[in-house]
Amino acid sequence: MSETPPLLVDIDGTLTDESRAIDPRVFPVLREWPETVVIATGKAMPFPIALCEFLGIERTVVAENGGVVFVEATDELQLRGDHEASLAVAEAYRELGHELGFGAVDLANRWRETEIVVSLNQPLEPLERVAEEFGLVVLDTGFAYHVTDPSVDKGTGLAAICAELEMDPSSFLAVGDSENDAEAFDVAGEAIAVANADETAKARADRVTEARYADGFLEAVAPYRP
Ligand SMILES: O=C(O)COP(=O)(O)O
Ligand SMILES: [Mg+2]
Repeated sequence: MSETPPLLVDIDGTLTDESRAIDPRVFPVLREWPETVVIATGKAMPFPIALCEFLGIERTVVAENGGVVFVEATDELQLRGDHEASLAVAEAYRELGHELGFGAVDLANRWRETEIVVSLNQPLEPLERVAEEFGLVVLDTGFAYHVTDPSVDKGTGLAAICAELEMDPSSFLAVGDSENDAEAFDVAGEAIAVANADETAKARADRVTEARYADGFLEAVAPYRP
């Protein structure tokens, strides 16, 4: 067994199956990991916080692609990104006759503080055009289009957490599936893309697993488990 590194792990497409359902086989792995676990996701903060809470692990979280960082150990919450600009993009996109695509209640955006997301079944080209007008970019995570601030990402989120915890980002193992994991892959010491990852994530990873989704995560962490 290799020495266990601190772990940064993505949620959708990495801890889940393709339906976004978390695979319960990952729960004991995360609970028993002997080093720091950072849950780093494009989802809004309540989702990774709840995952840590229900798992009974420390809430050390990057949410909204780095727009939100929470470190329970130091009771530190950091918000970055340009929420006003992303809300203006949403308004301009609606004025073009499009919808965000998550219905009236919109649980995908309801708790966001730094970016917005649009459903993959909505047109991408007008969204990218409007986002550019406001100095933002659109990330396709395979689960949603994220209209986000290009100066903020999971890599800056990991760096912020490491500054709080006096850790070195290059000590981390990072596991993910999408272009929104790429910057975390760049700063982590070892980056592993699961087999279902997009081409950007695969190109920025040190290696790609044989297995897909949560099976790929379990394969990635197997060398570090007793
Ligand atoms: O919510 C998304 O679109 C992607 O989330 P993830 O970063 O956990 O894969
Ligand atoms: Mg993902």
